[in-house]
Amino acid sequence: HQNEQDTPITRFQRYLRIKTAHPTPDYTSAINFLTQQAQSIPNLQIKTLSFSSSPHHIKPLLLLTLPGSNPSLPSILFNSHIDSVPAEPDKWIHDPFAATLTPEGKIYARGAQDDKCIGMQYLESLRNIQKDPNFKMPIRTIHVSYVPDEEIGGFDGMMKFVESKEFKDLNIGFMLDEGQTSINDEFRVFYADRAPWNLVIKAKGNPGHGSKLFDNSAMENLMKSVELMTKFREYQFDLVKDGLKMTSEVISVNPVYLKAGTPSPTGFVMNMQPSEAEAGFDVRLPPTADSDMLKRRITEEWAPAIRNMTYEITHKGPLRDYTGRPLVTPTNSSNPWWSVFEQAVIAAGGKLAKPEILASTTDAKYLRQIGIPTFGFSPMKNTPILLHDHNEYLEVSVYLEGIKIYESIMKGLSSFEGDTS
Ligand SMILES: CSCC[C@H](NC=O)C(=O)O
Ligand SMILES: [Zn+2]
Ligand SMILES: [Zn+2]
Repeated sequence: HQNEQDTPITRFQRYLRIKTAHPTPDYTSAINFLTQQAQSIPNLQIKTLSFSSSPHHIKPLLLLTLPGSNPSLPSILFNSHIDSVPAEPDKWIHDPFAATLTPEGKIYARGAQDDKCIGMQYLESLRNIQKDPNFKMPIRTIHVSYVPDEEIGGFDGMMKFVESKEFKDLNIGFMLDEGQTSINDEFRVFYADRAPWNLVIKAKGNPGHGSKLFDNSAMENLMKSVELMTKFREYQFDLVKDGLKMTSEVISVNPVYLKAGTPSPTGFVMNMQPSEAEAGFDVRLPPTADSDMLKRRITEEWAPAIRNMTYEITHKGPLRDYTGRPLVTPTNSSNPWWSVFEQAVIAAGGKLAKPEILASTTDAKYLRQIGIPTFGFSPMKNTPILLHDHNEYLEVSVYLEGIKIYESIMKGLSSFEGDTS
């Protein structure tokens, strides 16, 4: 393939074509590709780590390092995840794994926005800044990480990485992780995530003939809860609709499954009222939410024992750091990295929107938990928000501008010599 073009765009397309979507992400091919790319860039140290809890699943993590001239200063980490959520090819206008470039200059692919764009932009930026005739070795060391499993919680990825000796030895002072697109001219930046709770509520009740009217059936008990939770959801949603709060500033409660009934070969037995019923909810809490109050609401209203109900929170994302403070990275003068970051974006001709909380969650939480300031940032503006959606795409011009933004950020952060303690 001598005469096949090798450009930032074709390199991005090649990364997008590697099938790293769950449930069977091909991490090996992705790591091989990224390693090969890193080898073509001067001065990069390359290391592969692994923190998988299962010997049957290879979950490598790639770490690249551009050493700084003053290794005693805390270093900077640029993180992205290798994995993507699944895609339903029949529902896309282009194959989600073909990375088709359209005549309008859009690249369609699963991962185009979330977040293979930033993974490749980091590499292009590391390549470009060193080509600059005025290039000086950075003062602070720059690390770039490619982690597995973010989309499924990061338990075998970033969560274990931050607990490792390898991580502690990096002496990281500041991290940039993924953010989201903006639909206007300003780049969005995220200083916190909402914490996810997976809530399962279960009802028991009297069974009986389908024709009978009686009190305290499992379905009646469960549906009473669904009604109350729907009311709470509406109340929170109204705060958003009325413009009083952003989506990410309220508690969201969304039903994700319902399970009840007596199965039969043709579906369900229609004339039996079941003795058990259950429902699952995706609940998200802003970092300053009163989690005790939500717990009380669950025990008293949503799953009260007097209505024969029980509940389980099967997953609870962290709300506090190791000192008990909410998981937020300051965006004021108490955090010197904030203005260095902001100035670097401005120097590249970019504008930042007012910092926000991310409605979902990323691996950023694991660094915030151990006290490392972290922002979520993906330099994509004037772009519809298509992460996890059909027809995810990114415009070439937006992608290329993002590389310039990272060049400025890498230069700005790595040459910052101020006190960050
Ligand atoms: C419970 S960890 C799941 C992480 C996932 N992150 C991106 O979408 C999310 O649902 O926010
Ligand atoms: Zn992501
Ligand atoms: Zn995602």
